[in-house]
Amino acid sequence: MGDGPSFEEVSSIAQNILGRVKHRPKIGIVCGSGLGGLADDVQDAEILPYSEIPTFPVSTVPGHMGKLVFGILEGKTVVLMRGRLHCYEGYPMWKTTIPIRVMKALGVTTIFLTNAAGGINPDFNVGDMMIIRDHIDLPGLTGECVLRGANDERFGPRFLATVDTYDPELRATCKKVFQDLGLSQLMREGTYVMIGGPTFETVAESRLLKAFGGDSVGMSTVAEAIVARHMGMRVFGLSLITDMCCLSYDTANHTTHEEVLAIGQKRAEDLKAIVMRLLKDTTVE
Ligand SMILES: O=P(O)(O)O[C@H]1O[C@H](CO)[C@@H](O)[C@H]1O
Ligand SMILES: Nc1nc2[nH]cnc2c(=O)[nH]1
Repeated sequence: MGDGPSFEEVSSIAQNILGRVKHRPKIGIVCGSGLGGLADDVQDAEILPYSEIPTFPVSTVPGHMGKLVFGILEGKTVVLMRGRLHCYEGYPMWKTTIPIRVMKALGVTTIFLTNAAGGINPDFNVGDMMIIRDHIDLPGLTGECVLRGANDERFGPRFLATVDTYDPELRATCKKVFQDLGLSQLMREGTYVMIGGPTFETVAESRLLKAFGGDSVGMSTVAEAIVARHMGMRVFGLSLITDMCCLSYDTANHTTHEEVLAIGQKRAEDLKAIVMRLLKDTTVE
């Protein structure tokens, strides 16, 4: 096989995990930069650091602890990735999504992807939350799609339709959650653009992404969503807007990761409330 991982490797990681935890989650949650606080509310938690799972890739970015957290949230059995993997850490794209393939092998059928993202849409404000309606896979469009390489049909099909990557029913449920919690003023919906990073965008790049139809931008999520859909999982995505992209040379501010983490911390409680209520209102088979 060319670009991996092999079905056997994924199965073997899942078997290792299943032998060590009692929980059998149907829902997986990926915590974005600075958004790991969700894991603090997990009841009856079982925690596995990535470094203690044979062949599992490890997180190296501040704000990503690198732990799988199994347990109960809002009455649902879940597994959280407290820390994700990014290409700019040096991983090939396929390797960043090994945990998603492992989640499926563990029995997960629905996945919530959260991220910290820059706002491209000028109507957005820092602290808004954007339900991901669609994405632009910039690496994929330029030949680095996460599904590049030999395809193993046991994972999914060679050619994958990606319209409706983000489950319409889960999006509708989440919109209602914002309303019910009185947080409608923070709710946005739009298109997330994945860039490779680790550089934040230049002014010219931000203008390009806007012209492409992007509403938010970050360095993750899209490959995870594609791989999850490749295996037939239901996907929901939510971006916390941590800063606004510079569309003018006159107002150029310098985004920092510290700023991203600080907004994550500031908005942690609202984000947690939304995800928890969404969990409560989501039915899984
Ligand atoms: O997408 P998450 O993991 O939330 O992290 C976002 O925040 C980091 C930049 O501050 C980048 O890794 C970007 O992708
Ligand atoms: N501008 C910008 N802000 C972010 N916040 C989190 N990720 C990003 C990104 O890729 N770009």
